[in-house]
Amino acid sequence: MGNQVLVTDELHEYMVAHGMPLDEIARELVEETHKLGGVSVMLTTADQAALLTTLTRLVSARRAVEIGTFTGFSALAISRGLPDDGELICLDVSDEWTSIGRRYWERAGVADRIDLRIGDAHESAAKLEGEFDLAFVDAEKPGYIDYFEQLLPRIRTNGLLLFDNTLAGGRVVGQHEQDPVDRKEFNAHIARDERVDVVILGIGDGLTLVRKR
Ligand SMILES: C[S@@+](CC[C@H](N)C(=O)[O-])C[C@H]1O[C@@H](n2cnc3c(N)ncnc32)[C@H](O)[C@@H]1O
Repeated sequence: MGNQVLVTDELHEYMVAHGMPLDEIARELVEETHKLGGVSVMLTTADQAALLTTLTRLVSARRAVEIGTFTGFSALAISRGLPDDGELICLDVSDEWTSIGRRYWERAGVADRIDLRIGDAHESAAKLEGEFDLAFVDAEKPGYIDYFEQLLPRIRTNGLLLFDNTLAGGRVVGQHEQDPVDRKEFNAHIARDERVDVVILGIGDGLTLVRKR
């Protein structure tokens, strides 16, 4: 087996610069989010954002759903991969954080593709109607199994579900003070599920790609 490259901050910057670098709007959104302080660690990474846009285009997604929007960075990336008449439904509990995102979605010309629904995402997901091509889940980690079970029937065959932070900083293996039980249970839950194909990418904090068979 080949070796996995260790992605340092410097290498991450190189990868983004030689892939899809952030434009001015995305960069300013990240900068404004950093001003919020410690919570800014919740931001999706720049290489993940580029991957989200590319995957949205690759599956020719027209309808997408995001669970966990925060200040709208990943939603900006997904919505940019959608066609003009595409739709991204964003579920989050925070009016305060998502209102930051709304301003940048307006500036990027994607606001009319985004339908933001404030409330507990477990309840909002249960009310989703119609079929989706792509889902991105990045909310509270103990909720991942319920989100997976709620979203899978709503995704079309060959559609894609994406789950962030599935490697929990690498703590899913070995002995650690803070055992990420939720991630271990989620990863085990989907690993041998015959309804899906699963690939875990070592990008950001771990991104799981799930293709519906
Ligand atoms: C890691 S952040 C999302 C980051 C975002 N994807 C980005 O790219 O910046 C997690 C978000 O999930 C939201 N959240 C947590 N629990 C939730 C729940 N039960 N229902 C809806 N949203 C929830 C939080 O308000 C927060 O905005």
